[in-house]
Amino acid sequence: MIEIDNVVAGYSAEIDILRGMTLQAQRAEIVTLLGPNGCGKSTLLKTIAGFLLPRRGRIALQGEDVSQIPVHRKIRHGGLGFVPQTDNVFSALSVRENLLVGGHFLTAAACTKRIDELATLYPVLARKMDLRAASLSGGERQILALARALMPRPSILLLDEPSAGLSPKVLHEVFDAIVQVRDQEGVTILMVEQNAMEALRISDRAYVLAMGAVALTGAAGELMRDERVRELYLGGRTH
Ligand SMILES: Nc1ncnc2c1ncn2[C@@H]1O[C@H](COP(=O)(O)OP(=O)(O)OP(=O)(O)O)[C@@H](O)[C@H]1O
Repeated sequence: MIEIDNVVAGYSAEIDILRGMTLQAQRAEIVTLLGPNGCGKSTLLKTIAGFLLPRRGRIALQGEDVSQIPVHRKIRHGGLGFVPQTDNVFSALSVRENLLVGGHFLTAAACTKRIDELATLYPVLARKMDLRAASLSGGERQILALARALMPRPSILLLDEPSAGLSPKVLHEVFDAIVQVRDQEGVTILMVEQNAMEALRISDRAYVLAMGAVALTGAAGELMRDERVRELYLGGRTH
């Protein structure tokens, strides 16, 4: 569970990028963040992860206030997984080695067991376990990045544009993999997406951000039908 309450954050002392952000995501829920370029979606993920610490407000994960806890401690002890938009796998390492990096603070036996579980969840990785990540397709790399973040069994996963650069067919494979994480592992997923309509199809709820705060929120199905959302963020009245 993620609770963000009135968070203010920015990269320099003079400028606030997040200007009083309030939102929640429950267990086993996919929540998507939409909004125009520069409205603060990635900054919010970086602030929740702890790359950036909030100036004001509260961030709680699983009911615990972690507002001032930096990223490495949240990943190691706080049940947090984060998949950045770019550079999210090590190309020179094999699929298995990438997964081992994700589980570097687990015991060797726990790593082996978890790799077996993830190979069952994502057969595409099982088939390529000993190939270098450089040889994977864009979608396979995204699924590897997801699996690597899942190695320590996080209860919360932050995904920054998981469909970036993918064709529509591959996008569906990656989104199916995200739905599996929610349904089979009960993970709370907060994701930023440009592919608004496709993201809403797999989401439970969404927030539309504008200028560092929430402009609109609702169930994903409701937002897909909302004329204001369709015209502003979903490319008009298309379906
Ligand atoms: N490392 C940084 N240092 C300074 N300013 C930054 C940094 N990263 C982002 N910003 C600024 O913060 C604002 C919000 O950027 P952010 O990346 O959070 O937006 P976004 O909603 O994710 O946009 P997009 O959809 O284009 O990825 C922008 O004005 C951006 O220029």
